[in-house]
Amino acid sequence: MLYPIVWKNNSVLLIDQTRLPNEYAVVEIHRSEDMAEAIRTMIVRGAPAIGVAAAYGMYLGAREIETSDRTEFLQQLEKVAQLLRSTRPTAVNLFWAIGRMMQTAYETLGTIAEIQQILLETAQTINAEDIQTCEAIGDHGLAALPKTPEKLIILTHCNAGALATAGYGTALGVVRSAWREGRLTRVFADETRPRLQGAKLTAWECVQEGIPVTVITDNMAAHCMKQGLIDAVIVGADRIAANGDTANKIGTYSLAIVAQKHNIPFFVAAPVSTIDFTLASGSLIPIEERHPSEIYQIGDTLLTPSGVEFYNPAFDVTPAELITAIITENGAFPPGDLVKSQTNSMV
Ligand SMILES: CSC[C@@H](O)[C@@H](O)C(=O)COP(=O)(O)O
Repeated sequence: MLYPIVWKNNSVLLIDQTRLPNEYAVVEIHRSEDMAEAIRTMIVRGAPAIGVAAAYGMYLGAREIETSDRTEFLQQLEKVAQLLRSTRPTAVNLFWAIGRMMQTAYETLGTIAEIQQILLETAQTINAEDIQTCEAIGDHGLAALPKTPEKLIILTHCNAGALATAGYGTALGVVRSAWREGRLTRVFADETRPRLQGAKLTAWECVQEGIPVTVITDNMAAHCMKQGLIDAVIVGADRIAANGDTANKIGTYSLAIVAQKHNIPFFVAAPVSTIDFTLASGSLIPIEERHPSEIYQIGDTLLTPSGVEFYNPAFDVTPAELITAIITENGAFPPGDLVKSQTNSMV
């Protein structure tokens, strides 16, 4: 199994996702500032993965604090939390993991060294739990898939795979489980402009696992659906509002509209930690805007003339009514009934 985030020899090892698929490189992170930069520059990316990375970032920051005074320690740890929170705004798992680490620090009584040790253990727990969560999502997703045809062709967008989590993946976790159980013919991977997570990362993961994969450009999805090539769409999520509206990689919304037009089920696979029950609807989800160079440049090649303006939102919001079900570690739920996802009551 592929593990993109590993705690080893007192540092965090990250697979550098900016270099795949051409180069498999591992980056060693020792300091919280470097973890914040790795999240910002997308060396590590994908909602659950940046949550786990931020949890380790909190520990790295905690061990840098040199004081024996508890109040001073907590104040400095809050600054580490602020730095990590400032890296990416949309994926709520980042804020969830940092919140859990801060709460652990506040609730742990004892010496600073003891708090630091508990923080390391909490980050390791968040890491291990995420893998188990993804495996459960895979199993519940398998149960939620259409029963016919017997073998499915699944379209996915961006990368919601092992690389985007601590291991196994969410949307691609369902694909993995379907492949294991003989319910999958192949995956269609949208290339996912502008950063190409589908073409680079999802395709790479599928090749590693021996899962047949066809890469298409984003504007081919409607045509493929019309031709009857796609049986189901499964995507991940960065933040799901209480009403089921779902923020995910830019391009997801148009995919959902086209899937509905062709009567193709559209699933979102995500851990419960991606659901933000504090937001009533998707219009309240903050959408990250990234640098225009992601649009006008590929490598050293400039794609557009000078004098052009750009708009580069990294995510869009798919309205709940376009989503067939949201698959979590606790089961698959209609998007209008997410409150049940907090317990094990499966629909
Ligand atoms: C399991 S990952 C779910 C989402 O985080 C994923 O679909 C996505 O949109 C990732 O965006 P990215 O900008 O690559 O971090």
